[in-house]
Amino acid sequence: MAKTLSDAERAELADTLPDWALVEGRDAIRRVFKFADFSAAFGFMTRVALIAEKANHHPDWSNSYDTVTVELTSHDVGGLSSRDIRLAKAIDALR
Ligand SMILES: C[C@H](O)[C@H](O)[C@H]1CNC2=NC(N)=NC(=O)C2=N1
Repeated sequence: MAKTLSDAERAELADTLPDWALVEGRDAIRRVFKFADFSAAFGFMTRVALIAEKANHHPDWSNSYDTVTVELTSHDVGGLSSRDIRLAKAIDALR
């Protein structure tokens, strides 16, 4: 099983994932994605879903019309792990 991130790995987050922020009150990272319309937002979600399913690591997310809010954490370890970093990078590569 993966482990939660070390202090050193956490310190690197601002550099490796500059568009993601730590979520208050929860060991997770969040990025808000804005699109032209619902169709573009939902297209993005389908692409993320395919990546997530392949990795067997799934986002906690919501959609409101043209906006997709993605939160990543590793439920099985109760916090951030290297799997969240990997998925965040893969999601960033879609934009
Ligand atoms: C059984 C299956 O491996 C698990 O439930 C997976 C699925 N997707 C998951 N996604 C996330 N974000 N955290 C998990 O712990 C997790 N566990």
